[in-house]
Amino acid sequence: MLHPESTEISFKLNNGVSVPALGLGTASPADRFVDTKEAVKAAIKAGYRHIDTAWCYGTEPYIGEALRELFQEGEIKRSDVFITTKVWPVYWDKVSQSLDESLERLGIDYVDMFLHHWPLCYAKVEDLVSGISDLSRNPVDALGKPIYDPKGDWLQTYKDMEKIYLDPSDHRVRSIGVSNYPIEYLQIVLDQCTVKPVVNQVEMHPRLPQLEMNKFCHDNDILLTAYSPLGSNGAPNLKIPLVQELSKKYNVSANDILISYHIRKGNIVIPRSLNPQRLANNVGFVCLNEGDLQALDNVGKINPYRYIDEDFAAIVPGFTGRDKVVG
Ligand SMILES: NC(=O)C1=CN([C@@H]2O[C@H](COP(=O)(O)OP(=O)(O)OC[C@H]3O[C@@H](n4cnc5c(N)ncnc54)[C@H](OP(=O)(O)O)[C@@H]3O)[C@@H](O)[C@H]2O)C=CC1
Ligand SMILES: O=C1O[C@H](CO)[C@@H](O)[C@@H]1O
Repeated sequence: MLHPESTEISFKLNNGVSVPALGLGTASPADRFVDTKEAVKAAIKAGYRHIDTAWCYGTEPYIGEALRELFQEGEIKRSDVFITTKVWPVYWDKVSQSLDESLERLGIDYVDMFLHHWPLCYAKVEDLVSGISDLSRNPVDALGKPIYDPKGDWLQTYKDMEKIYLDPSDHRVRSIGVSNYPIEYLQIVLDQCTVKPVVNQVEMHPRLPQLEMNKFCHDNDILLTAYSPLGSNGAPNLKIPLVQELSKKYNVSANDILISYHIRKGNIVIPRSLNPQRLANNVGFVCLNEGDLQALDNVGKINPYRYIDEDFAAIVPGFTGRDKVVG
């Protein structure tokens, strides 16, 4: 049976906006920022129509350059591409400024999706050398412990995003959502806010299948976006024995299995690659059967592993600190 490519599949967000199921991740290593521009151009030429970025990645200016050239070349127009950016916890009380800075760097006047990156509040600590907007991205004290803002209120950030979204004279965002929110925080948002997040962007892959989160979100008409689907740097999930086995069974690449796993469940997925050849080949969709989806879930049901578990995140329920295995 013929199937569409992953780039041809899209979902509807709970506010009616359409989102391409496959997006390009752009949390590039600092020494490869420049390559992000060419990766975005290659991805668009390979059919991607969704780019995921963030204020904190440092890649927005390079994505902006790529978009400008793509628009000038007539390859795409602004409305052809779905762009997500995020507000980082350093800017927990400066949401509008963060959005303006992102738009300026991206060279566009609206984003399709604006996410609250983490439900926590960092202090603002000057860093003129490697900071973003002269602020330390991950402020730490002399002992290396994260410095949170004692006045911080993570829910306020979401409420400020809501204000922007709900203001009829403000056209800077087409939808708002969250990232790294545990179920109990999503419930707080549902109970105390007006606008339901369109997505929760979380780490998700066979080693961290997020089954409870998946059910909660789908029951509440919130889509999940799977980040680090390949296991982040070096793509370790490609080596999972079951993924290898299924790639032989379906005669597709291991990458196609890991990406289709999410799309097949109705979730968005945002793998990163700076390699133009891989970008062009990373778009095969395979309609995994129910038994194989469950077998993939079982990999992490028994022994889950979280790759992105940085020290600062330990304050959020469900996270434990860098490189720890979750129970
Ligand atoms: N909301 C949040 O808190 C977070 C969001 N994210 C988002 O999710 C995106 C994806 O997650 P990320 O952690 O970057 O990692 P991924 O799981 O997407 O893995 C990226 C790695 O896989 C490699 N790779 C890609 N395709 C292949 C392939 N076909 N064969 C072999 N290796 C491959 C890449 O190398 P190469 O470039 O050489 O191809 C890179 O080393 C991020 O870029 C970011 O946009 C990520 C983390 C947290
Ligand atoms: O989006 C993100 O990317 C980094 C890790 O790549 C992480 O700190 C943040 O959530």
